[in-house]
Amino acid sequence: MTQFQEAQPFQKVGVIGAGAWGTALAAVAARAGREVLLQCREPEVAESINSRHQNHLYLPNIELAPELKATADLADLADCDLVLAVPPAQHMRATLKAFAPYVKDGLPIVLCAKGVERGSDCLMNEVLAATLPQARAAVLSGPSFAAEVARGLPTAVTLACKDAELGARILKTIATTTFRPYLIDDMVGAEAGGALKNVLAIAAGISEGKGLGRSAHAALITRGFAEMTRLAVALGAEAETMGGLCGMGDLVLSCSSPQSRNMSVGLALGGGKTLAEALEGKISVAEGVESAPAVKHLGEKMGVELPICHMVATILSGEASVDEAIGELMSRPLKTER
Ligand SMILES: NC(=O)C1=CN([C@@H]2O[C@H](COP(=O)(O)OP(=O)(O)OC[C@H]3O[C@@H](n4cnc5c(N)ncnc54)[C@H](OP(=O)(O)O)[C@@H]3O)[C@@H](O)[C@H]2O)C=CC1
Ligand SMILES: O=C(CO)COP(=O)(O)O
Repeated sequence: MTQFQEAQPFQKVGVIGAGAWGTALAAVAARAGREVLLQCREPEVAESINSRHQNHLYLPNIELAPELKATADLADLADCDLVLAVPPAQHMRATLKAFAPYVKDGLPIVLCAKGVERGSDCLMNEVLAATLPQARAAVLSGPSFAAEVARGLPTAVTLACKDAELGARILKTIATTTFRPYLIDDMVGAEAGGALKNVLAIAAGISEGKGLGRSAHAALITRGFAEMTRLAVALGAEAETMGGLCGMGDLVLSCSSPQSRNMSVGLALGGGKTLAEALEGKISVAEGVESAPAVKHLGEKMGVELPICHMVATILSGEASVDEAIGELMSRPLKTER
């Protein structure tokens, strides 16, 4: 308890990536009273935030605090004492490399993307360790729709950090009366939960889109949770982490609302659309689409059975139709539940 009471918040917070989530987190930090600089790749987004206090592209119709400042130049974040990295997972490596010239020794970087890197099968903390070994890592994950968070609706998330003192300072920096982070030290668990729930949300959307019913929905969440836990534990996480906000919490949220971009891709696939049709015209990222093949590959490499994630990956790659993949999933050999 005293650990949190005595922790000093960081004052100058940089946020890299002005999609919906980066913008919402910048709004949270500003609401917590911090000086916040949000880096946008597109100058027009920075302009929109600075002059109209809106991110018209990714969070339209949500008023941002005038104190929240944006820049198109990564170099402007050089003197921040805490940085939140919020690009999509597949762009995390390039983004961190581009930021490298401005990173001082020991800079705390909070990884906020939810995904597994394709090609390397790396979680984001592995990407950070490879690109910015001089930084100190933390992971933010959990059930949190950007638009709700930006509007100030009550939200609770997981902040994972190996260094308890640093974790407490990050908590103090971003906590408000509507945004409540809980500290754990299991970064791998927090990351595995966030990455897998996106793939599983696509499965839940497929089930919903095909009208498979509430029983199938509950089975998907429960068996999906078993997959998430199996892979996370194999990667070195604690099983208990998966029962928290970054595991079960985010799985329930993302599998239960078409507000989830991942679930909405699944809904379209289940409704008979192709992947190209499901993604047509969307500027927002659905991380599960990119992470599914990496998760499948990771499971194969680690010898961990992930039948639902496998089903999603084969549907997305076109190796199986939705009906074929569901048929295959349901006709696997019978087994014990645990
Ligand atoms: N939205 C949400 O509710 C939540 C999202 N997250 C996670 O946050 C991460 C970011 O998602 P979100 O903010 O929603 O993204 P959005 O879908 O809102 O926006 C897409 C983002 O990707 C950026 N982008 C596109 N191409 C590149 C590139 N080559 N290099 C770097 N950035 C690029 C875009 O920048 P530009 O416009 O400049 O191209 C934009 O910032 C994801 O991992 C997501 O899972 C986590 C919790 C909640
Ligand atoms: O991560 C999220 C909620 O916690 C956002 O989910 P989607 O990316 O599926 O919209």
